[in-house]
Amino acid sequence: MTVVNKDEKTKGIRQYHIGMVDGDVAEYVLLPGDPFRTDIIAKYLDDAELVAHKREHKTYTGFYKGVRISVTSTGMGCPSTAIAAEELANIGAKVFIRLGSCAALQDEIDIGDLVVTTGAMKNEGTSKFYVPDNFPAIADLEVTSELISVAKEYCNDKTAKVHWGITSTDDSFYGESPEWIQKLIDLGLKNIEMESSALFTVCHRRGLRGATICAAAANHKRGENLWGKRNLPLEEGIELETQIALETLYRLHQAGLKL
Ligand SMILES: O=P(O)(O)O[C@H]1O[C@H](CO)[C@@H](O)[C@H]1O
Ligand SMILES: O=c1cc[nH]c(=O)[nH]1
Repeated sequence: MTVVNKDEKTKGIRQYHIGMVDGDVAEYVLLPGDPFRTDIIAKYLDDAELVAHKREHKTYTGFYKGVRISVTSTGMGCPSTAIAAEELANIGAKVFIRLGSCAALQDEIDIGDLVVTTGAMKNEGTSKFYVPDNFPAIADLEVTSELISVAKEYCNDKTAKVHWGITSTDDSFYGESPEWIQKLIDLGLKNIEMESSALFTVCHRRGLRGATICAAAANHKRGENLWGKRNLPLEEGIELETQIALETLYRLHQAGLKL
């Protein structure tokens, strides 16, 4: 028996997990983790249509300043993120920006600040199925540079600041020991989240572009979090990163980004 070529297997069919077909999504896709966040993001799109909602993957497609853009939730963690990126790519998506929340690891990052990931430490198991352990997980340079530049502009008159650097993509939210967190802090990492390294790895293997911007929900270095309470700075950070990501895609599109 021969191993099935997944590209051929998935061509022209409704994608198994995201529930969509060719034409349902744009070439540019925003990727929040939380399906409920797609509703917030869709409010920034013109003529946003709910295209599908299967499992944790909820998708709207609409327009920002005339550019067709989709938003699909990945769910939490690398396995479902890799599945979403693969299936979205199968039906024509080419550029992804993850819009996440994260825990900050350095003193200068306040709750509600934004962190753009330049590369991710692969503290997860999904990317092992794609690349060797010592293979880097790097964000797309052009999309990331534009993301930082738009974020600086948009944060100029806001309390929120923008930071950039290396992110730890961890496979556990509750399993991180204080020693583990301290090690990441000492290595100079900016933040922890749970999806970026798998996204960048899938993008690298498939010749796509992937980038990440996250709002800080907590600061582990300072021992600050708002768990159990309404996190208003985080909510504002999510709205701000949405506007930044949309403007980034618009500017890259206008500049003729190669897809
Ligand atoms: O807010 P999202 O995008 O889900 O991102 C972060 O939040 C979840 C953990 O609370 C993980 O998915 C982590 O990466
Ligand atoms: O967002 C995240 C992900 C992992 N660990 C955290 O503390 N926060």
